[in-house]
Amino acid sequence: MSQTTVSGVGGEERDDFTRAESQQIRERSLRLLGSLLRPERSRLLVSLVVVVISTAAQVAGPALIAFGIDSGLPALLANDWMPVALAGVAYLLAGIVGAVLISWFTVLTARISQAILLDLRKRVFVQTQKLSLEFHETYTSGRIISRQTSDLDSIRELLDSGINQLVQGLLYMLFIGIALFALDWASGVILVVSLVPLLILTRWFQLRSQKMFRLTRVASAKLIVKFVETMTGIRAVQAFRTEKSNDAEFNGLTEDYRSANARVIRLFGIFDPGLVLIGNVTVAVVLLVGAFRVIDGQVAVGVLLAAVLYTRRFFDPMEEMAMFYNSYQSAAAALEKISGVLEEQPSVPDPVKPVDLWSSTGAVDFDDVQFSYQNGRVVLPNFSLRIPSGQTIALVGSTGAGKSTLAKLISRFYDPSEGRLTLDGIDLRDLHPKDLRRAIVMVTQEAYLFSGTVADNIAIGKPDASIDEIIAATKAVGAHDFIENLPNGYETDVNKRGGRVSAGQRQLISFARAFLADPAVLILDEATASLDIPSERLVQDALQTLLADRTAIIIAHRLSTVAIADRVLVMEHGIIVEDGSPADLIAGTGRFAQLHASWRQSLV
Ligand SMILES: Nc1ncnc2c1ncn2[C@@H]1O[C@H](COP(=O)(O)OP(=O)(O)OP(=O)(O)O)[C@@H](O)[C@H]1O
Repeated sequence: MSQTTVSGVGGEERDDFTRAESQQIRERSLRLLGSLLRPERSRLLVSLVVVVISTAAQVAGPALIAFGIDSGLPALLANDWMPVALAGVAYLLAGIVGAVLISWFTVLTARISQAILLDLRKRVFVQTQKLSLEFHETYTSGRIISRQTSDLDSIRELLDSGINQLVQGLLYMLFIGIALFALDWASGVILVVSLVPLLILTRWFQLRSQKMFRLTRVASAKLIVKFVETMTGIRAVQAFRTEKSNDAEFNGLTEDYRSANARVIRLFGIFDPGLVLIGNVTVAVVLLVGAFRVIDGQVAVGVLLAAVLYTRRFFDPMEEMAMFYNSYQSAAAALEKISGVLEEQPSVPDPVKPVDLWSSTGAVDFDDVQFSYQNGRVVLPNFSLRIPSGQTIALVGSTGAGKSTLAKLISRFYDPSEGRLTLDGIDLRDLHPKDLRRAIVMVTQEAYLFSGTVADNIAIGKPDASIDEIIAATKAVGAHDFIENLPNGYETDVNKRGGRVSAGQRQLISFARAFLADPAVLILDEATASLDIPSERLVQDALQTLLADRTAIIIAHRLSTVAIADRVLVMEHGIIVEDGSPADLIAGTGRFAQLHASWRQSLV
């Protein structure tokens, strides 16, 4: 994700695009639109034919009335009712055909828009789930939620009504123009002249509204982001009593949103009456000029009536078409942003030719690994480490030393900037993702539980596990007893009242999940931090079971956990400064010995 280009989500926060950059974004949106429309080609074609016929049928009305008046009435006076009957039946038929086809058109376009939206919604979900941790660490949840909700809504609005109205409106105006010229060219000329103020007004509206709709979109996006951020961090908000300042900030944002909307409304306050005025003046001119020509015998009365009706109707779709511009603007902006997210490439890509590793021994090697995050600051300058299979490593070191970074590299949430990181001699970048996930599991302090039952949550480690296997896993990590005491035991819904579990219990559930997954390499990142001392004792025993027969890397601030390690690594500034067995390091005079001594003292 680069900030200097507009590729991916890079340009999302900018509004100073060069011509080439705007072009690049537009092309990307159009490519996406093309790929969404392609599967709907045949339905689109049918709906176009349907709307053309239905509009023609609707536009036929006034011409038939003119025929009825000018040819039917004189014939009727001469006792020939045929022409009037013909005009009447044709008018009725045109009305029925128009109505039936328009309803078919509505159903057809609704189906097309639903299919497109479904496709897009799925693509956004699949993509955001696929994108690497690096993307999610910088692209806030507020923004990702906006892509799935308000942006898709803008596109839905455009597809559901905007495009229909535009196509129908344009065809309607075109057919009316043709009919008017065919019936009475002079009225046609008047209509064409009226297009001049109409186009000036519309262009003025477009230019002004473009700016203002953009303001409303920016204001509404800021509102959503602020809301989501506050709610995601509600614990910190309440703990630090930041409600007041949040309220003030939110009020400011809602005020921005209100005033942006008010400006849009004011704009419509000029545009709408302007349209009506131009329409009325044109109708009046057509009527006036036509009346004189009727008196002169140049035009029949029926034709004049039809010309007035046509002119009146010509302006009907204008207001909706102006609204189209609004929906088009926000949908285009939404499509630009969505196409940016869809263009992002995972920074940890799946291998092109994956290497299979059916069963891993769990030997992990760092060969001259260098690593820096996106900001470019080097976290691991030059890191080499050999972890033989089956070894239990305790990783200690001051905060910010790079321990979690190491864990994220082994789990392949990130790839090294330089050097190689291998499992059983295979570069992690070449390993089949399935084999990688089976072989390496990381348990973090967060211990996230998904909605569902306790059993479901544990089974994530092994989706086809039987309940006996699940129970065996919970017994191994000491979680069975508390789960049995939950209202519905293993079937308790963790998100329902009564099913809420404590942080420590959540941790035990995630241990059971990892035990069930049975990986060759297990990483525990601060995983025992939220356990109380008795629980931790329990877990210490469980850990022995959990860690047996596999490689384990434990990141722990609590030195009690270190006792079960075969080897302790002390890390500072991305470098290993001490490496040895716990006993050797404690006996020495180094950093770990000091840490251990002060820890022992704190226990007394
Ligand atoms: N996503 C990130 N983007 C940029 N820098 C990061 C990111 N995550 C961590 N860092 C930086 O990398 C360095 C190492 O962080 P890391 O989380 O690996 O430390 P740690 O040893 O696990 O610390 P702690 O014990 O506090 O968890 C820190 O300087 C931190 O600021």
